Amino acid sequence: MTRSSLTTPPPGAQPPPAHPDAPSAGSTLGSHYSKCFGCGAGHPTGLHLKARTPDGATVEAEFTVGEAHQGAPRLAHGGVLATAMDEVIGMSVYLLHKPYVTGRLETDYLLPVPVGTTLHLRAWCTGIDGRKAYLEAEGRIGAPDGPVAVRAAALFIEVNMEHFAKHGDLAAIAAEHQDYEVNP
Ligand SMILES: CCCCCCCC/C=C\CCCCCCCC(=O)SCCNC(=O)CCNC(=O)[C@H](O)C(C)(C)COP(=O)(O)OP(=O)(O)OC[C@H]1O[C@@H](n2cnc3c(N)ncnc32)[C@H](O)[C@@H]1OP(=O)(O)O
Repeated sequence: MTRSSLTTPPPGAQPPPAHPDAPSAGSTLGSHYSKCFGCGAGHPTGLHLKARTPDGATVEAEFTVGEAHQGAPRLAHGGVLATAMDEVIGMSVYLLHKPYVTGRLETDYLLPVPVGTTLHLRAWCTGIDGRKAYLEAEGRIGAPDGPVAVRAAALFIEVNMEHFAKHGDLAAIAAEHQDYEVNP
């Protein structure tokens, strides 16, 4: 991955220890919002990612490129592929049990991705430094050990739930997730 200093953990930053309430190895992770373009089952043309964690620390998901995801004819749009990276990374910070948002997302495009391709996505955390989480992801063509088509490095920033209440619609998230504490 050609990542910048902004997405490289500073010296001493370590990946987090497993959170005691993180989903156990082998668990599936639910969608955070049914209308989410990345993971919402209710989105008509979204990516419909369904993530799982094989080990409680990393996240895996598959994305099959459809008609709605084209840039050049019969090829995936680069912005859609960046969305897949953003989403699978967003799902991996879910394991930290704190709300985070994307601050910076860097993407390397290594291979064209034709419509009908299933990309095997994986994301993991490389370090935490205060509110900053450093993460990486990759998308491989056709199989978990297939050729790498996309790589990403990201800086996610921890926020509080007021972020979603002030700028968005926290009630809509809470309505779907009774397990979130809206006013802890
Ligand atoms: C039990 C589980 C509980 C979980 C509950 C979860 C519920 C939530 C449900 C669902 C959400 C999930 C959704 C997933 C979807 C995928 C993820 C997305 O696409 S998110 C959307 C796109 N991103 C944004 O809309 C952010 C917009 N930006 C902002 O709101 C602010 O800029 C924010 C919060 C990122 C930072 O603002 P500040 O005022 O809080 O903090 P400052 O001081 O500016 O930054 C903190 C540190 O980070 C660095 N920083 C911030 N942005 C940076 C950047 N772009 N590049 C480099 N450094 C950056 C700063 O330099 C600063 O560093 P120094 O502490 O001084 O060392």
